[in-house]
Order: sequence, then structure tokens, then C-alpha cells
Amino acid sequence: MFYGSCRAAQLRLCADGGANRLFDEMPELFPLEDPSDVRNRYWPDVIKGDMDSIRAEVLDFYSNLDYPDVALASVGCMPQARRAREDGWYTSTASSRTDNSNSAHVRGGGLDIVGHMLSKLAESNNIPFEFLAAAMFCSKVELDDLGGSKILDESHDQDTTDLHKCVAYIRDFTQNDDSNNICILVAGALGGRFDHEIGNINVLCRFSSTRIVLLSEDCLIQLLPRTHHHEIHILSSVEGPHCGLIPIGMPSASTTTTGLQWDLNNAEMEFGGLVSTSNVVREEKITVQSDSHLLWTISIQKQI
Ligand SMILES: Nc1ncnc2c1ncn2[C@@H]1O[C@H](COP(=O)(O)OP(=O)(O)OP(=O)(O)O)[C@@H](O)[C@H]1O
Ligand SMILES: Cc1ncc(C[n+]2csc(CCO)c2C)c(N)n1
Repeated sequence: MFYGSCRAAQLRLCADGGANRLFDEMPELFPLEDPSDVRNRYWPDVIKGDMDSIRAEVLDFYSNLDYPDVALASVGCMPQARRAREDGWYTSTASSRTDNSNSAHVRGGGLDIVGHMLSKLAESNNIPFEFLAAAMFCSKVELDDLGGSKILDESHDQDTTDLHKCVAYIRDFTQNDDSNNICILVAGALGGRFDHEIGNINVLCRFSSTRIVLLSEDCLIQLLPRTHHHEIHILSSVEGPHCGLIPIGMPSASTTTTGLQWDLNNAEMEFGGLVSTSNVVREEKITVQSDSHLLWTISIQKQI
């Protein structure tokens, strides 16, 4: 499923440590191939976050890929990035490519020490180097129009999660006319750490006008905003039969559904009161109408 969505996606982003999972797990889908070949085929367009979880080898790999003439750029200069460097986390630095493989010009910036490394590298490759000193004073490093994975370091922002940063980026990236049509699939969004899971659900509520689907191997979660009447078409070959409907943010004075084994009929729902778990889909089309945001969750069948 992940592989399929990855191929179909218009834009592939990794939230910080998510890049480690792509790096480690993509080759497992092609066990007969050389892992590097697989990684060279499936790489993220963007890696975004506070860069405290991505491993140095992964950062190096996706920012260098197969391009020989590499330009290094800053990993940012905020305390966290600096600490990470001191811990030996960043064996080199975030790096990006020159504009194309024939480029004879390298750009980069950031910490003094990085600048030093950059200029030496450029010098050893006999190419002119321009150090962007301005980047030394800014913790947000954006690298434009460089091929391969674009590394967006937001180590200054410790108040939003990496998923939040990624969704905000996708929304900014999307033309206004298209923003209602986009659907963001978040692989690896469930399982392991409950604080992360709740943070991810909070992102659904924060960006309630964008369709975002949180996925794990076992289930999916989506927000059903109270502003709409919802029709959910069940793909019974891959999802169901178990499902749930949970009011989020505030109690619901009235929720009505069709197509479920235990349908709700103008029912009151709230945490501490009625929530619908271990429900079962009975029809191919489920309808939901509520005066409160609801989380819709449905099981995903193991693919054999
Ligand atoms: N176990 C998990 N369950 C659900 N989502 C996760 C999990 N681990 C990571 N994520 C998601 O991936 C994003 C990036 O993960 P990453 O490991 O880089 O987190 P982080 O920003 O370093 O957080 P922390 O410092 O608290 O570990 C998170 O913002 C979260 O959306
Ligand atoms: C009240 C409050 N709780 C926790 C954090 C910490 N925090 C929230 S998101 C984030 C980034 C994770 O990549 C971090 C460190 C905060 N800032 N404010």
C-alpha cells in the first residue's frame, strides 16, 4: 500500500526521522535488488523537520544521491542543531546538489565551519564557491531549485511537530485552486508512541479543511469535519470490517449514520459518554452527519 501511494503521489515528503524509515524499509520491498539502487529510485522530494532524528548517513545519502559535484549547505545554527553536531550526529552537514550535474558553481551557507568545509570542497573540485553568509544568521535554511531531496531544516521551531511542518509546507506549495482537492497520505503515522499519535491527530484538527489520512499497517484515521455531510465508500478488498467514530474537540449533540452494524440515530456522543468503537461496516457506502468533528477509523487488512 505504501509503495503504491508512494508511486502515485505528486509530492513525497519525509518528516525528519521518517526519512530513516524510507531508507531502511524501501529496500525490504525489493529484497533481490541492491539497496542503493532501490534508494536511488525512491527518494523524497523534500525532507522537512527539526532534523534531530534523521541519521547522518540518511541525510547524506538523500542529499547527495548519485550526483558527483555536491554543494554543502547549512544544517542550521540553532542550539539543537549545534548540539547534535557536537554529539557527532552530523558527520558532515546537510548537503544538496548544484543546480545540475554540469553546474560549475556551488552555493551554500550556514555555520562558519560549514562554510569553511564548503569552500575547501569546492576548491578541491576546482569550482568557484559562493558562501552565503546571510544564512549564518538564519536558522531556516531553504534550498531552491536544487535537484534531489530538498532539505528544509526548521530546528528553530520546537513548538510544532514535524508532521505539522510538512502539512503546512504542502498547503503553501499547493495552488489555492487545488488546495481543496489534495489528499495527504501519512504513512507510519500510528504505532509506537502515543504522544506522537495524538500529535498527529491534532494535525488533522488543526488543518481540518485539508484531507489528511493517517495510516499504519493496521488501520487508517481521517477527520470528518462537521461542516460536511460525509459519504464514505468502502474498498472492502483492503479495508474493514471493523471501524469507529469518535467525537473530537467537543461533544456531539447529534450524530446520524447509515451503513454500520450499530448505526447512530441523532445520537449524543462524547468522551466519557458514548463513542463508537468496534463497530462494523455493513454496506459499501457509509454516510455520516454530525454537529461535531468526528474521527473515522477503519481497519486495514493484511495484504498477502
Ligand atoms: N511512533 C510514532 N507514532 C506516530 N507518529 C510518529 C512516530 N514517530 C514519529 N512519528 C511522526 O513522524 C514525525 C517525525 O518523527 P521524528 O522521530 O523526527 O520526531 P521528533 O520531531 O524527533 O520528535 P521527538 O523529538 O519527540 O522524538 C513526527 O512529527 C510524527 O508526526
Ligand atoms: C507545551 C509544549 N509541550 C511540548 C513542547 C515540545 N515540542 C512540541 S513540538 C516539538 C518538536 C518536535 O519535533 C517539541 C520539542 C512544546 N514546545 N510546548
